[in-house]
Amino acid sequence: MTLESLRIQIDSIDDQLLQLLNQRMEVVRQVGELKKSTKSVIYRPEREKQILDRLHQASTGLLTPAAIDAIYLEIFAVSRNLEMPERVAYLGPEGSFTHQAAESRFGAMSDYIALPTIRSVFESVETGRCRFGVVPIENNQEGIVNETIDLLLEKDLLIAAEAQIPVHFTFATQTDVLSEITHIYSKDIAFGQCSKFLRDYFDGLPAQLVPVESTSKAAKLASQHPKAAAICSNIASKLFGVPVLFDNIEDTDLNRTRFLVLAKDFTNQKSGHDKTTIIARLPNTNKPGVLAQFLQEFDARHINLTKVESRPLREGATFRYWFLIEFEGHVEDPGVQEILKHHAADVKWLGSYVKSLG
Ligand SMILES: O=C(O)C(=O)C[C@]1(C(=O)O)C=C[C@@H](O)C=C1
Repeated sequence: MTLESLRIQIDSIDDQLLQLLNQRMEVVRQVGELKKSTKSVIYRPEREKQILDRLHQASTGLLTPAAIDAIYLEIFAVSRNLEMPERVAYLGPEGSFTHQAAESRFGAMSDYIALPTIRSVFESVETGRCRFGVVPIENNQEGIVNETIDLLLEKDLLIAAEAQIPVHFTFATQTDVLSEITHIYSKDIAFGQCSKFLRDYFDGLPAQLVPVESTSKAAKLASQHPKAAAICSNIASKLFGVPVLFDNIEDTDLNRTRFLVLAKDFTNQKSGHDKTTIIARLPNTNKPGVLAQFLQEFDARHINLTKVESRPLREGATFRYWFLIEFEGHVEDPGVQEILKHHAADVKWLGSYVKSLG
């Protein structure tokens, strides 16, 4: 076998793939027309998951499930854009971890806009300027993002999907001589999360740690100075064209952030692996047992609670709270229906969506 003859085989397979992809797009175009006439939503995460699960099972070759997911993420993104381009806002700047999370859901081919604050992402979806908004909700080392939780109460948006991504930091620089590096830029919190790497590689070297407002800004600065480096996300180093010298330099590989995809009107069909988020403003939470009794209703129906977060109601000089509650299951499940009906006046449903496995 020569390289030339192998490449001839690859070219012929690519021709077939392209033909099949074009055939798929023709069917997708028809789905788009059908959806337009019935005013149905384009993005169906539960259908995408069903397709991926089926392909994981069906695959007998060298492709791993992660490889299949990566390829199909872009196929879905192109398909959705063909049906109807839908703009996705995310908490910027470009190259942020939220950008990475947005791409993990919508692929590289979607129409994105980076916005400066979590509130501006909520507002862009609320006003219809963007169809979806991606914001962080919690990090497993740093805890909850209060601003996101409070805006879920304040605004009338729903959760269409969630994404969980591991927070990996890369060390990006144009030089590969560590002793030549004069400045290392990053967010202060990232220095803390990569302290072991910095100790092991830079103890006794002249490099100065310079905190800046975002890891994307750090990558930008490293792209402008040949003797500077950045601790940033992989996507930021790519975006600013700074070579990655070391990958995964964080102290713990257990660092993960969870993001929400927000939409104005959205319902997912049941996938069998769903999670539901609600807001509960229970009356008399200062009376003993009110919250416990409410949570007991979930236990009685074997519904597994995954999060109970309390936030101040900010009503007068009192200490009263509302709760963000998450549990396994879908709003159409009979047990969930019973609880929602029973507490119709106190509970707001925010969404049932496919549970992210990270
Ligand atoms: O099945 C649909 O509802 C489609 O719109 C098609 C398709 C696909 O490419 O398979 C595209 C977008 C949806 O998010 C899910 C699936």
